[in-house]
Amino acid sequence: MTTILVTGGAGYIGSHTCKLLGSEGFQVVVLDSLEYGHQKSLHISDKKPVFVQGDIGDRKLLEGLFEKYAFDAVVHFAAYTYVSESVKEPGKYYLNNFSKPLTLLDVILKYGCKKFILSSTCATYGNPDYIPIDEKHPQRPLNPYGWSKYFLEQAIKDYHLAHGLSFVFLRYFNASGASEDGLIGEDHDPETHLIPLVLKNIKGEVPELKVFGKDYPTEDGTCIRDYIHVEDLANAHLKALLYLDRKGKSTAFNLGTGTGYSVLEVIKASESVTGKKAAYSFAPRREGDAVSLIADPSKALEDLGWKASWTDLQEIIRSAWSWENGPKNGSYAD
Ligand SMILES: NC(=O)c1ccc[n+]([C@@H]2O[C@H](COP(=O)([O-])OP(=O)(O)OC[C@H]3O[C@@H](n4cnc5c(N)ncnc54)[C@H](O)[C@@H]3O)[C@@H](O)[C@H]2O)c1
Ligand SMILES: O=c1ccn([C@@H]2O[C@H](COP(=O)(O)OP(=O)(O)O[C@H]3O[C@H](CO)[C@@H](O)[C@H](O)[C@H]3O)[C@@H](O)[C@H]2O)c(=O)[nH]1
Repeated sequence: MTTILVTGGAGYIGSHTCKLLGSEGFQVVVLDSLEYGHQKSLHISDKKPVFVQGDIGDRKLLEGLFEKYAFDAVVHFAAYTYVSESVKEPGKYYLNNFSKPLTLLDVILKYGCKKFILSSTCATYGNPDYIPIDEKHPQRPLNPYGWSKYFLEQAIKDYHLAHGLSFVFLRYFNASGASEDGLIGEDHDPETHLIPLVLKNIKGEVPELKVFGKDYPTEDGTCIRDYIHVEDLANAHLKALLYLDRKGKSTAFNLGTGTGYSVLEVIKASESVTGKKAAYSFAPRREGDAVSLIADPSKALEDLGWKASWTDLQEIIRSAWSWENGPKNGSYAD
């Protein structure tokens, strides 16, 4: 049986990926600090992962794990993810998203593991020169979060050249939605992402919804993003593992639907799914935001055989809405 180390596996995208990998017969070991993730999100897998609470920068803990398990690959989700926070506290992001993973990489190499899948991001591109964005587009991040991922990509490329580490960078666009069975979904504290905030506003849990910026050079003046369903992202990790198994070339893939929606379009779609109005007002632009990020996902189709199956924004929002209104897997203690 193939054993995989999944860092940050108790988080939003990580838990959906663990659920899929478990059902595909992988033995999954999750390492998560639980600073943001939830252990209960792992209880729903057909085959429960082994869970270890700890930090990716803890060399002793990592060495203990690599002594115990013969990991075939590492899937690295663990990171801080808030663009605006990274502008205010860059050091926090460089430490957690760049410096600590270097310890992880050292240990991986020490124990002879040669496959690494990185959660990277479209935030490494910055404001695009052209749209949709392909993998050849120059990377010019606009915020420390994007730079922290860009630097880690560069370090991994160097480890590839020096030590033969094989890698796949999965550059996600905006993760969204919840598992189709309603068992897991987006559960961040604090929540800063657009779709869950709009839905919580509609439910009355978030009284003040701000639309950041109304003077962007887009049709309605608000930013455009490519919302990719979290189950599609999970599936891309499975495909990336299989790709590395068949000795695929180390490279990056953009993961999105290829269609962008403005902030106001997301609000309208949410109103239409829920049948209720959102109460929002305009606020100044949020620091570090790119105007428009839309993926060209064709390379992922060609090389991984991956493409988004959730292509309708309303269906994506509907899955998030079901999760928002479901039991939130509350029968398990964290
Ligand atoms: N959500 C998105 O739209 C999006 C888009 C592009 C890329 N990404 C990347 O995908 C990954 C997962 O994002 P997410 O939305 O699931 O975030 P998340 O916060 O839900 O998950 C991250 C997990 O990592 C854990 N973690 C953080 N630092 C850690 C550390 N030092 N040691 C151990 N565990 C640690 C957290 O507790 C959390 O469970 C991140 O690397 C993020 O940068 C996310
Ligand atoms: O209350 C809000 C929240 C967001 N937005 C806007 O909605 C868009 C999407 O914002 P958000 O949901 O916060 O996602 P991003 O800032 O695009 O960042 C997410 O998506 C990136 C890829 O684009 C990932 O790398 C990051 O980890 C992840 O946080 C942006 O234009 C925001 O300005 C608002 O107007 N009001």
